[in-house]
Amino acid sequence: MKNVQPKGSHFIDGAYVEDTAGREIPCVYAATGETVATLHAATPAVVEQALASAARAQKEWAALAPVARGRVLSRAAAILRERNEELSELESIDTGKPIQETLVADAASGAEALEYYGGLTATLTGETVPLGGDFVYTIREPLGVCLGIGAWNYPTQIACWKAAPALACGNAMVFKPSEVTPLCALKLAEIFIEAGAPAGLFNVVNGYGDAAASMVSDPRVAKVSLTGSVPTGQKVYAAAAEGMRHVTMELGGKSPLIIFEDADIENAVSAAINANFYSTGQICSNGTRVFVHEAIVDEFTERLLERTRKAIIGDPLDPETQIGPMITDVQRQKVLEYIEIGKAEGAELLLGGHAPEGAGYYIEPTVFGNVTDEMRIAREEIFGPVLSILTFGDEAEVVARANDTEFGLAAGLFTKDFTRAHRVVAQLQAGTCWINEYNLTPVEAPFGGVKMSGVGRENARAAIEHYSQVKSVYVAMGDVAAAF
Ligand SMILES: NC(=O)C1=CN([C@@H]2O[C@H](COP(=O)(O)OP(=O)(O)OC[C@H]3O[C@@H](n4cnc5c(N)ncnc54)[C@H](O)[C@@H]3O)[C@@H](O)[C@H]2O)C=CC1
Repeated sequence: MKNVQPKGSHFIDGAYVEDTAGREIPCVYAATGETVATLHAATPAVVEQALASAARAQKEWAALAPVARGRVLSRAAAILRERNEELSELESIDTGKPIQETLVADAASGAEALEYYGGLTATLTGETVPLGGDFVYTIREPLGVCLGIGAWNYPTQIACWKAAPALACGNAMVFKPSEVTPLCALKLAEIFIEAGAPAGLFNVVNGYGDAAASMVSDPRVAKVSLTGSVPTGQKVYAAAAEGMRHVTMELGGKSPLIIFEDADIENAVSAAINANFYSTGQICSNGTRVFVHEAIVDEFTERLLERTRKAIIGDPLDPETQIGPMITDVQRQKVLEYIEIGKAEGAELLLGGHAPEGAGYYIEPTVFGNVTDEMRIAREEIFGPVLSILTFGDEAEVVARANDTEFGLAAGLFTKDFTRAHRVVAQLQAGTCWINEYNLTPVEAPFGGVKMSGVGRENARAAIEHYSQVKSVYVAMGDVAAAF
C-alpha cells in the first residue's frame, strides 16, 4: 500500500497542523484491515486555531468581488479534475469503495459542485422592491463561519457539496470529516489553497463526535450542515438551536422503489441494483424497499438474482471490482445482524447473506423476498447491501405503504404510464424522486429529505438559501410622517 499518511492530522490556516496530544484516529483500509495512516483527534487548541482563522478569513473572502470568489471555486474544480485519478485512489483507500466507482462519483462530483457554484457566485444579487416612491432593496449576505460535519460514505463529495455553496455565498467553512474517513477532505483543503483561496477559508479538523460537538455550540459558528444518521442529526440540530444557528440536516432513509406491472424489467432491475449495491449499499438515498407488482415479481426477482450473482466482489483498487468491503467491521456486524433479524422475521433469503472468508470487511450482496411492511429489515436503515422485495397489488395501496415510514429522503418508480408516474410522485413523501431511474444526484437538482430525513437542501440554487441571509433596506424618498 502506498504511503497515505498525511503531513498532519488537520489542515488549518493554509497548512497542515499536528497535535499528538489528541486521541489516535487509525485509518484502516477496509479491504485488508490494515492501518494505513494514524491521525490525532483535534484538541481544544486545534479547534480554537481553526475557528479563529476561519473567522478572520471569512471577512477577507466576503470583501472580494463575487466574480473573484467564483474564479477560485472554478480553479479548485479544475485541479480536482486534473488529479481525479490520484484522488479516486485515495478515496478508495479511505472508504473501500471500488475504484470504478470513485473515478466517476467522488472528486468528479465534487468538481461539478465547484463548477456550478463557481459560475453562480457572480449572479447572487438582491432585488429592488418598488413601493410607489419609497422602495426596498435586498442584499444577500453570507452567514459567517459554517461548520460542515461529514459521514463516511462520500468523504470528498460531502466536503465539496457543503464547501462549494458555502464559499460561493462568502462564508468560510470548518469541515469535520467522519473519524473513519479522515483523509480525503485534507486534499480538498490543499487544493483550495492552490486555487487561490485565503488561508483559513476552508479548514479541516479531524476528530470524533465530541470535536464536532464543541464547534456546534461555539458562538463563532453561524451554521451547521451535517450529513449523518438521524440520532446524530437530532443531537446536532438541538445543540445548534441553542444559539439560533442555521442548519442543514442530510440524514438517513429507508426509501421505496416501486416497480409497476408495465415497467421495463431490465431497467427496473438495473435501478434496483444501483439502489442497493452501489458503494456496497452505503448510500443514504438507497431504495431498499423494492415494491414489485405481484404480476411481475417472479420475472423481476429471477433477473435480479441472475444479474446480482455475477457481481464481482474484490480488491477496491482492481478496476474489475464492482463490490468492495463495508467501511468497518462494526458496520459489517450491524448488517449481518440485520440479515439474521430478516431470517428470524420470516423473510426469504434469496441470495447472499454471508461474510466471505478472508481479510477485509466484505459482505455478499443480499436479497430478501417475501418481506412484509412490519419487519425490521423493512423499517430500519441498514446501510449495507441488503435489498428487500415486497409485493403489491394496486397503486393506492403501494403509495400508502411507501409513505408509511418515519423517513422521507428519496423514492423511485418504474412505469411506462406517465400519467401514473406524475400522479404517484405527487403523493410520495420524499425530498427527491426518480421516474424510471434511481440515485442520480446531479448538482443542478436540489437534494435533501423530508420528515426525519432532514431539513434544508444541498445542491442547485436551493442551497444558496441555506448559506446566506437576506437584508432588507427600506429607502424613504419623502418626509417622515409622525402622529405628533
Ligand atoms: N442524506 C444524506 O445526504 C446522507 C446521509 N447519510 C447518513 O449518514 C449515516 C451514516 O454515516 P455515519 O458517519 O455513520 O453517521 P454518524 O451520524 O454516526 O456520524 C456523522 C458525523 O457526525 C459526527 N458526530 C457524531 N456525534 C456527534 C455530535 N454529538 N455532535 C456533532 N457531530 C457528531 C461524526 O463524527 C461524523 O462526522 C446514515 O444514517 C446515512 O443515511 C450518509 C450519506 C448521505
